[in-house]
Order: sequence, then structure tokens, then C-alpha cells
Amino acid sequence: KNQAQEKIIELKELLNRYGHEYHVLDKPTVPDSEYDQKLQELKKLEEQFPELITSDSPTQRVGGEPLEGFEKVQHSVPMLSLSNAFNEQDLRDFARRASQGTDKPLSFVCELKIDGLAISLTYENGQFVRGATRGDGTTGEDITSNLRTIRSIPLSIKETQKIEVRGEAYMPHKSFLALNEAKEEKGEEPFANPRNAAAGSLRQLDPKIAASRNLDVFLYGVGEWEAEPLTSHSERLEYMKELGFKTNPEWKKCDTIEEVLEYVDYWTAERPNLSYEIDGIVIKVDDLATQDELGFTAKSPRWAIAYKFPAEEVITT
Ligand SMILES: Cc1ccc(Cn2cc(C(N)=O)ccc2=O)c(C)c1
Repeated sequence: KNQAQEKIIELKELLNRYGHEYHVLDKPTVPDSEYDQKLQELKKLEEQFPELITSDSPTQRVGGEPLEGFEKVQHSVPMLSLSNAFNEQDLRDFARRASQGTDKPLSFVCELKIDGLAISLTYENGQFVRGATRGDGTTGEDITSNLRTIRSIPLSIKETQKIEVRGEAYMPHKSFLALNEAKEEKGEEPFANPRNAAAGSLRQLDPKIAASRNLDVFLYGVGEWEAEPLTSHSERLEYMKELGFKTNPEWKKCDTIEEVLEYVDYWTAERPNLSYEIDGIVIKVDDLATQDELGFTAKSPRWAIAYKFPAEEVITT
């Protein structure tokens, strides 16, 4: 039995590494058939020794029965909403106000604004223990069993202090088109857009349905943080990536508003070539102490803004 336990631990570590290479880095080092063969081997051992099954085993992604309902979750650190900018002047005003709120030199981080469902992931002792929707920013819904089915979300990490990471669950364009084709074939109402499809997939009660929807995530922020404090947003993005989280590769540190405007122009043109939907660009002050100096208005932070792309004209014939 100890030998079986050794083998189970070895297979889990191997499969979780392969899963990270494939789903997070998009750089598999083994063929799918090898991954599958090792997964079947692990399943057999776990059937033989069910007491050796752990919650971070790759065999435990798709839960059993549908939930009766969702538990409520209180976000001890509120999940913010950002104020919007619609043009270059709004962005220049944002940068000027931020620079007036501090004596420190300002740098920014620009990120693509993923058009999905905002989520929160909590890890304790390195284990994924809870996933929740943003809800109204203070109270969300516990959708842990649905989020466990998203392969790019690690079920365990090396950080053993309690941390909460935040980001967006989304449905890639290809999955959205395939899902709507399937729905139309079944005479069902298609989803209006990928954001509704992601939200609809995660806010239903059956993890088997969530698992079938090919959802993905990008993580970009933190909430509760009992680990070593970090000093900037860019440092947080780098540490989340080091922990095995999927972060969006297009983020960029910008030391001037001119660089921010260049980033906005570049991604306004590049947007149609992305494999997922974005509805804007998020610009944040990078230094965390400066963020604290700038604080919040009644509704949203002074240290961040969401530039929104102009709504596309819908040509109705
Ligand atoms: C049969 C089968 C097994 C696995 C996969 C996808 N995949 C591949 C790997 C891999 N290559 O490291 C890791 C995890 C994973 O989910 C497919 C598409 C089909």
C-alpha cells in the first residue's frame, strides 16, 4: 500500500505539471495520449485505494451531483468596479489626477480587460478551497465546484499561507461559436455573447455542464493576502505566474501616459486578432503604496481606470 501511495503521489505531481504545461503555458511536453495513459493509471490506483484520493488530484476536477443552490460568500476585501475612460482626454485627466495625489514618480500597468465573469479563488495550505463570483462586490456566490472544472485553475499551489487571487473566467471565441451552433441545432436559445455564456455556464448548478463549456481564466489581482507583502501590481502578476496561475501575457508596464496611449492604440487595432473577447484596457498605478495614497472615490479607486472601446456599430439589414 505504501508503494501504491508513492505511485499515486508521483502520478499526481506529474499530471498536474503536464496539465500546467498544456492549459496554462500552452506548451505541452508530452503527447495527449501519454497524459491520458498516466491519468487512467492514477484512476485505477485511486479506485483500489480510495482513502488515498486527495482534493488536488486531477481525477477530482468534475464533481458528482449538481448543487441544490449556491452558498453566499462575503468578500472581506470588496471586489471593486472601475470608473471608465472613453477617449484620450479622459486618460490624460486620470493620469494628471493620479500624479497630483502623490509626490512619488508614477508608473502604470496596462492590461487587456477580459469580457467575462469576475471571480475570486481562495487557497489555504496550498489547496484551492473556495471559488466565488464577484456578485455585488461585497456578497458573491460560492461556485467552487464549477470553477474546479476549469483546467487552467491549479487545485494546489506551493504558497501555504492563505491567499486570494482574482481574475476573469471567460469563454474563448471558438468555444462560444461551437456552443451556440450546438444550441441552435437543439433548437435552444443561443447565448448573446461570450460574457453571458461564461456567466451562464458558471452560475448553473451542475459541474458536469460547467466542465463541458471549455471555459478558461486570466488572473490579475489579489484580495486577502497572508503571504509575504508585495510592493507593486507588476510584482503581483509575476508572483501569481510563478505560483502556476494563468495571467494574461499582454500586460505592460508603462512609465508615461504616452506609453499608455500607445498601448491603447496598439490593442484597439489588434483586438480582432485575439482568441477571446475584451471590452477595454485596464490602467492601474503600479506602486501599491501610491495606490494606498490615492485611495478611492465613493464608488471606485483613484489609482485605476477602465478605458472602454467604442461600442461597435451593429449593422442591422
Ligand atoms: C486524451 C486526451 C488527454 C489529454 C488532452 C489534453 N491535455 C493534454 C495534456 C498534455 N499533453 O500534457 C495535459 C492535460 C490535458 O488535458 C486531450 C486533448 C486528450
